[in-house]
Amino acid sequence: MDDDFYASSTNVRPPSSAWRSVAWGAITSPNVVLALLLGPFIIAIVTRYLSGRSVEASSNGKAKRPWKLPYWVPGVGHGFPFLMNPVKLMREAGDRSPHDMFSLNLGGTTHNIISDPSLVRSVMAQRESTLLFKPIAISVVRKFFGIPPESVRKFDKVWDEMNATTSYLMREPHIGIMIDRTVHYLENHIPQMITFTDADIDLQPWERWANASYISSTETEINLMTLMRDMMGNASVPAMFGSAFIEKYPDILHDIYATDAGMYFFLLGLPAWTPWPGVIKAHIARRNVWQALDEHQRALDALALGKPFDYSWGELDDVSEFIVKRNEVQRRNGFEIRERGEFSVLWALVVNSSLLVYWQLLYILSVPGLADRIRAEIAPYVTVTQGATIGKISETPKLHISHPELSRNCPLLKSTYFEALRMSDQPWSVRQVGQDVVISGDKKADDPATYLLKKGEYVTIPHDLHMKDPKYFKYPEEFDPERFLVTKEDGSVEANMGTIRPYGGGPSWCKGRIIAERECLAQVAGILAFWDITPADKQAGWVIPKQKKTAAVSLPVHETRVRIKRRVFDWER
Ligand code: HEM
Repeated sequence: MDDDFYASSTNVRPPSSAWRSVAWGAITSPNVVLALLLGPFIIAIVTRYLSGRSVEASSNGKAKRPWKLPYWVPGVGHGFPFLMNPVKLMREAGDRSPHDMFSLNLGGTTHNIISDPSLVRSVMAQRESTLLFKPIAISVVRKFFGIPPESVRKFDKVWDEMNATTSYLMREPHIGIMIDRTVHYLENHIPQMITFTDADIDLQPWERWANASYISSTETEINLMTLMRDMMGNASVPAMFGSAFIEKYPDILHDIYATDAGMYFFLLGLPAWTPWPGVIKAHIARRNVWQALDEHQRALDALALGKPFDYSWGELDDVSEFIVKRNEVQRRNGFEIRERGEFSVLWALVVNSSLLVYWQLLYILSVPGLADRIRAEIAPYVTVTQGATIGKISETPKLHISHPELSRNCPLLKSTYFEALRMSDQPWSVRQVGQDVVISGDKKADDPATYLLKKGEYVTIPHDLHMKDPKYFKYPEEFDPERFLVTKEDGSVEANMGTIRPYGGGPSWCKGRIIAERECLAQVAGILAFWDITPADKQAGWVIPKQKKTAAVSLPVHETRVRIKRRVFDWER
């Protein structure tokens, strides 16, 4: 047989079994095996070398480029360690970098991570057109809340007008009306928080969700986190969306929590059928919230247009001006029902304050004697009075809370609020760089920080890195109730937030921060005034759970089981 070594490959095709043996021969050739084995190492080493090369100077020669944390895998960059434990990665990189500033490569995009307070101030002072928030917010609204992709253009068009409605959350008379309503619900619900009954049917909905167990006619065992969350949601949601909304959709709070728990699934675009625990639950919960909000919007549209709507909505006269105004803007701009962005508002209202009250209360209870010190401080502003008595039957005692005074005259309570935020809040502000910009830190420092950020990159400010930094906060992992107390020149004491940024910053700074502070102080003060709470497991005592990261205030990794009794009031002694 002729040697066909020089024959053209187009003319000569070995039979398939021959192809297989040729391919197998090629794969098992020592050179290919070596290349397959060494290739990834060589790529990783070259990537590590290139990604760790020294910084380049900017055009003006002064501003440096942020230090790049080297990585090994091209394309993915720091993606895996970031997903596994972002805080660990960022803390370690921060320790190695000058001015607590460095850049990460996350799936091919550059994220400049900043935690130095003076650099953060410089970032927050930039104009919205330089460091953009809008593309990020619209992407979150689309992916997380599930606004139809084709509605993005409408959102883009009315962005400023919709944003302007958030002034209702900051300005009188609207904010005052909303806070008064929230506190009014708290005054009504707190005395009825526990029913002390063993008949499941008679329990309050929040007791059922919180797995209440009857101990005696004066004592109940219950899950503190779920109880606190629901107490807050049952006050704040009707204050903003009207009482009929939560009455018609009594599970709405838990649908919001379940949607929130699936935030990363939605941001990653995982469909409902993804075989991963929690994905389908999050999708069902999100659909339930949408259905409720769609019905609410339909009723508000009908109300505004003088058309009839389902009687079960009542008069809708206790819906806040904020929600009514947003409904008007969206109707005027031709938003279909399914396109309205109210999920974002409902979510922002519910998820953070409702967890914060749990952490604040837990931390207070865990410090011996602190609850009683706070009770003494709030006594003039939170009062419990005897209900009417007819024969042997007495009404539940009445709770009154003066919320402005809690904020103004109760520095210890307020300091514990700031400290609970410092300990449990992990908010990140993310911006896209719209045009090249130089940011500068403390100009008086020996080595002033001046950095160039380039168009198309991202800026991420993990505010928790600063809030837990031992350079700024002594023993940062310890709850210190007095950490934020400062003595003023006239000798009086006030609680001052200092450099922490629990509500983010810049143009997208949390618009609900005044409401949040007032409602959290009111709930914690009201509960301390009315109830005695002890750990269910007396031997273990108070256990502070580890935290699970969310968008801002963390979730505890486990519940806190407690025993609750009503306090003994003056007229009963
Ligand atoms: C302890 C409670 C709260 C915390 C820790 C908190 C935290 C935050 C954070 C970190 C942001 C993002 C800021 C940024 O991008 O830099 C934010 C935005 C926002 N929050 Fe809050 N929040 C709380 C309570 C509330 C409440 C009760 C409301 C009431 C509706 C609310 C409404 C908003 C709104 C509307 C925004 C978006 C602001 C904008 O994009 O212009 N928040 N919040």
